[in-house]
Amino acid sequence: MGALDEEHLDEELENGVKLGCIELGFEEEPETVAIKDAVKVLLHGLGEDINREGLRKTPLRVAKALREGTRGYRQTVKEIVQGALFPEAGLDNGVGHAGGAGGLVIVRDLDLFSYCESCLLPFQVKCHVGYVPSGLRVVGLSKLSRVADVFAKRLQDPQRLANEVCSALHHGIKPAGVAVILQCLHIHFPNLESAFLDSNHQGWVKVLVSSGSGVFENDNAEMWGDFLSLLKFKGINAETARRTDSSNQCWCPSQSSSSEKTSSNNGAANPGMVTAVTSILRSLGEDPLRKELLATPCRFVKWLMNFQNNNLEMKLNGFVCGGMDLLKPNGEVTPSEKQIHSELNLSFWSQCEHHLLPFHGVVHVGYFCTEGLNPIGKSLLHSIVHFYGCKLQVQERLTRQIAETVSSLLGGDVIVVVEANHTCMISRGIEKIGSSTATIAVLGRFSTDPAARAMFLQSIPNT
Ligand SMILES: Nc1nc2c(ncn2[C@@H]2O[C@H](COP(=O)(O)OP(=O)(O)OP(=O)(O)O)[C@@H](O)[C@H]2O)c(=O)[nH]1
Ligand SMILES: [Zn+2]
Repeated sequence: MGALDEEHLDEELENGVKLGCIELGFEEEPETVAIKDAVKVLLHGLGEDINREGLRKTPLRVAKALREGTRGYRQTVKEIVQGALFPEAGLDNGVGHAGGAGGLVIVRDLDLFSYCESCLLPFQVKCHVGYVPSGLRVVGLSKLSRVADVFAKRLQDPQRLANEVCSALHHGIKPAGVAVILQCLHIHFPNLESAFLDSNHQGWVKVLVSSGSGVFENDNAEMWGDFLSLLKFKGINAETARRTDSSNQCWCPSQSSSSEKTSSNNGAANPGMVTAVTSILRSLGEDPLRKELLATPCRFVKWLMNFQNNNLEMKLNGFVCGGMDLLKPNGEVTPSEKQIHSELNLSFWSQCEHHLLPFHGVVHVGYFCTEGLNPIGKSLLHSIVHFYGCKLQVQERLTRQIAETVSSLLGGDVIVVVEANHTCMISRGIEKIGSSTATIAVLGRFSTDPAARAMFLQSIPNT
């Protein structure tokens, strides 16, 4: 951690990054310092102690994540494409298109991440790029991905991203045409202010966009048919890819009328925090006055405040007191009469305290209770899960806190499994797309009875 390591520097140089000042360590660069200061303001605004162990390195981690995630502002396409164009013959004779003279080339399934300019959360991109060579030359395949990444590593909107990749490749390669299709996936938080989460909430917003130049300029161009057919071989149906030319159609859930209306903290966001986010945008190389970014700091702060460190215990105490009444047994029972009761797939949403990025997933809870006894209600369990999710967290602590709270209600024998996807593991750093994390807490009888544990774990459905 800390200063960029050698391998990282090499990688950035290879990508054509113009490192402003190589002599300065990453930590000392003014942009890093400014972002770290801004993150401290945000943590204070959340009511956190910035010196607590879990948060001490957070400002630097966030600065590193954001600067790496927007390194595209410091990269140029020319350096990537130039030198990677090589001669390739077309047909020797006869009629047709092939090789460096008209033979369509496509690269499918490039996994990229970008930052949503509207809310500053990362979004996932599956990118498919094609081009029709001309002038008897082709480009190195990896460069299609590298160029796409230059524009993904900026604050973006899907359609602009597609257009910028398309236009940059067109100018860099000078082919007969370029086609770009992006399948984008944006995390969609439910209304976190409500005590009860909507179990039918869709956790993602998807959008499919396209952009074309030259022989792909026209949406109905024949060449699109070939491109889409080559995607179909891989099971990708992109027929409905559309160009959203009107910039007022925003896909980001933070801008959907319902999220902006239902937010009870619709009042003014903390001005100091908003200024801090504005300074982050500037440090990343963006113009905070760009019209698409004007409301972004405010939106980000309002979203972040869902995880503020206050009132949670108080609210929870109210619930726990209410919940206890449900549990009063109707008669005396012996432990042997108790059976395992489970509540599976309780959804949760939380925020990683290391990188200030979301992690979300499901919680499974098991406990012993007596048949006939009114078990703890599913909605109470879900509220407990929800309350502990709405904090800056790590998954292990979330798991333990849920287990301890349920145990305090039910007298000890509790098992909790949390399954989660961490944005910090997939959108940045190690970029392990598709990876997920499971944690477990076992209390009381579940810690000494492997059969009980196994019975509960086997009851968790495959996802
Ligand atoms: N145990 C645990 N680790 C987490 C959780 N969320 C994030 N992390 C990890 O926190 C660690 C922070 O490590 P650092 O080396 O200080 O930060 P970093 O350089 O951003 O780490 P990388 O993610 O490896 O790039 C990383 O390994 C993250 O994967 C969590 O819920 N539980
Ligand atoms: Zn967004």
